[in-house]
Amino acid sequence: MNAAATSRALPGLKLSKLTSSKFNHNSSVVSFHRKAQVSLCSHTHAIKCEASGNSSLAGKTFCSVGICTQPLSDIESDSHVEEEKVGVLLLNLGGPETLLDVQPFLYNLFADPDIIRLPRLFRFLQRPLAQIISVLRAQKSKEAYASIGGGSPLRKITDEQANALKSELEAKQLPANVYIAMRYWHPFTEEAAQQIKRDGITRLVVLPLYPQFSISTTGSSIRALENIFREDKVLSKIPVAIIQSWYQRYGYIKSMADLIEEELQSFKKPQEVMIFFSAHGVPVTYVVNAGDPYKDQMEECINLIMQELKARGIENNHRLAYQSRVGPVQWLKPYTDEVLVELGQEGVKSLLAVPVSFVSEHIETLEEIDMEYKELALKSGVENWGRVPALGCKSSFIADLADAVIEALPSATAMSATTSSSSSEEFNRDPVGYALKIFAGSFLAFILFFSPKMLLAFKKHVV
Ligand SMILES: C=CC1=C(C)c2cc3[nH]c(cc4nc(cc5[nH]c(cc1n2)c(C)c5CCC(=O)O)C(CCC(=O)O)=C4C)c(C)c3C=C
Ligand SMILES: [Fe+2]
Repeated sequence: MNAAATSRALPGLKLSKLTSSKFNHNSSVVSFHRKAQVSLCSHTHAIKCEASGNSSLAGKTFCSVGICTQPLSDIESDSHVEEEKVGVLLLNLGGPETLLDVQPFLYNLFADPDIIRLPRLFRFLQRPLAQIISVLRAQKSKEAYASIGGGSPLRKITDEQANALKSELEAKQLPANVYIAMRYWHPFTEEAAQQIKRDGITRLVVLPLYPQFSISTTGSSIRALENIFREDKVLSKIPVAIIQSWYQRYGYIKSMADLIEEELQSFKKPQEVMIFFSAHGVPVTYVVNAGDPYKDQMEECINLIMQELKARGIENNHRLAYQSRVGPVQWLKPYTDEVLVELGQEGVKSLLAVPVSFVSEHIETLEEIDMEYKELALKSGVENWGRVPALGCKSSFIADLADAVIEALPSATAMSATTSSSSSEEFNRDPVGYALKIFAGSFLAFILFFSPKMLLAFKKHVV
């Protein structure tokens, strides 16, 4: 994976483990504030973790989970043994639970500066713009949510994954509370943070439910979390480890390969099926200008899955394309809809769609892939269509997530205040310059955003 790009995307956070381009059992983990050095004790299950100069870690003992931060001989004579309360925070996108939630959910999404990345000059327009775009898009989105039962299944599935992970961690001798922080709908990040505080969690592992890192998903959730933790006296002291991406973990790759292998068997001639990976897209500027490692990680992830299938004697052809583009900008190519038409025209008769950027069923698997893309593929000449289910609570997958949490735990360190320049600080420094910027920004924005082409682009799925 592109470790350099990952650290660029998240300035202020240090990588404590880098990942190689081959299979490995590691995830990409960052810890807040200071890098922790982790080494295995000779004692079974015991991990010695030394944080360079970090008093919040030194001398802590985690007997309940078999994790120690100092030699066992020292622990016995330590009179200040604190009981550790481990928390795991799952990060996810969230989705509207009813059709009435759709427009406010879309508002939250488009109001996120990691989703619509406006130049600094235009930032003050983020919320009014989010209001307009969410109202324009709501009708189209409501129709899609109505077609899958009137709401997103994300909360229910994420709850099930959280329960399964808790049980798996317990089975692996790590009792932990598992929390959910959704970025754009309930339970919001703030709600989860307050619960973590009330429960007196003393060490936290943050696990995004996105295998690959993108500024627009994991990056956005981490930024929101950092803002909340930094401002809070209690939360800012909790040692936290963040798993940034885990697409390269063997447990995940193997679970995906299992699902594909199983689904291929539903075709009459499995060896003739095109394996068609469809990933959620991001605008090209994220990758090219902002250093988002998402595209590199996605390509590497697909290569690892195909290597695993090859090792099992499955040598089918495969393609990767990107779906779900929104708005008037270039998104990562090739586009799923265009590739499906091309494949049909090239004479591909059997196709297995594999959603690869997300681990639950959601609107884009249940509506976009299962309905829109299936219809398009069949119209374009594909005769046999199949789709791999999302990983959900597949036991090998949950077991691997539990291992990722256990491996990340020792590298947790406390968050520190980072410097960020807000618009009120900018106003205080130079009020006249700030007012001029706002005026010029409003004028340009008016011309740019209210053109008919722009408005239409947000109404439709496809530009
Ligand atoms: C890895 C996954 C995702 C990336 C990357 C991503 C980027 C991204 N998304 C939008 C806009 C929308 N996304 C919407 C729904 C949605 N997005 C993801 C995942 C990723 N998004 C999921 C899992 C879901 C579904 C949630 C659910 O309710 O099931 C929507 C709303 C639906 C719609 O109207 O199409 C929008 C809008 C952008 C702009 C973006 C990158 C900049
Ligand atoms: Fe999305």
